[in-house]
Amino acid sequence: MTATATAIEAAGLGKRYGKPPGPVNWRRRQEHWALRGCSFRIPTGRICALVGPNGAGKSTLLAHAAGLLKPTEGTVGVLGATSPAAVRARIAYVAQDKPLYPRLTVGETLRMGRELNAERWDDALAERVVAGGGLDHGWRVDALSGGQRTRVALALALAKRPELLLLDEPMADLDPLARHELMGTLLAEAAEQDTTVVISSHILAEVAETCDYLLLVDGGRVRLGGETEDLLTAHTLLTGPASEAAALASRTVVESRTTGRSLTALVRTEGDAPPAGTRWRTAEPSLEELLLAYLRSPEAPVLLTPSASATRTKTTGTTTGTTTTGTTDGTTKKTEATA
Ligand SMILES: Nc1ncnc2c1ncn2[C@@H]1O[C@H](COP(=O)(O)OP(=O)(O)OP(=O)(O)O)[C@@H](O)[C@H]1O
Repeated sequence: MTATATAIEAAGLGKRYGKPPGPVNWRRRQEHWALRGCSFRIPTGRICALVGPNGAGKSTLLAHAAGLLKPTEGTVGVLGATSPAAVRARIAYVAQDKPLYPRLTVGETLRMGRELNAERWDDALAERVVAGGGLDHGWRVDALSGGQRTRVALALALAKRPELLLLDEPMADLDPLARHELMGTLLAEAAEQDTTVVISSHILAEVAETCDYLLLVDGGRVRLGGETEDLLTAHTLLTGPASEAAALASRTVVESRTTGRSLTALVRTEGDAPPAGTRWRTAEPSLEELLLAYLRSPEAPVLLTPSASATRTKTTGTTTGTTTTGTTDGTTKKTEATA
């Protein structure tokens, strides 16, 4: 069996900005790590969601994969190249603020895209995306609404026919119909061209509907990564009597919540049966339940499935990391992530 090729691989990726956002305290040395110790892999051909709280480091990570930022430490390789800049022609990146030349018209913007990407450009696709929003070629970019600018930016990115498409919250300012239409176009093109898409989003329902791969970034590091199916089956939702919380003591608990007399816990599926007694129910969590549980529990142990583990830091069959997490009984428990 041939191994799946790698779209993005980061090893110990770290980015330190010179100063933090907000007022600068000149008396203290100020530095701010947006990413630290990020190691992960995204195989080709996936629609990968990049999720995480505000300020988690998602945009910083995407800008590194696009070759627009240089790591402070560690490496990021893209499409087999050790530097994203070397494969820029095969990557398209739509930044969060959708930068376009304001003085150009829509038509001039598309012409520029065609001229810069002559070998790969799909004119019909660009025209279709722009026409879908009723945009006229003669309209100036600085007169477009936020959603209309997004449409032009997506037209440029899709028509470039990239092997890797990096999208930073692309749908945030689109109306529901435009969002539905453009997401459909995006997924159809990705399937036809076998494009790898990495898309940051805060809309968990959209992530669940469209993505087959997931990276959860929080506090500048990747806390969860892998095929969504694998991540879901790696977790179990247990519901039982709060009075029997001690039954979970041996489990790796991501999060537990008590409502009245009932306790619901998201635990790692570790091959063991439900807690003794018939009063415990088990279910597979939804992707939304899984993500919310991790977002609410910053101390939950890291989980990268084998396909998401960086090969450069991996030593086959050995332990790659140890994390400590809280359990329902208030004790701590060590779990080991094996590569
Ligand atoms: N140019 C910069 N200078 C200093 N700090 C920055 C800069 N850009 C980002 N940061 C900081 O780096 C951290 C990560 O920012 P980033 O934009 O990558 O987060 P994000 O996950 O994309 O957030 P959001 O979901 O709000 O878009 C934040 O704390 C942010 O304030």
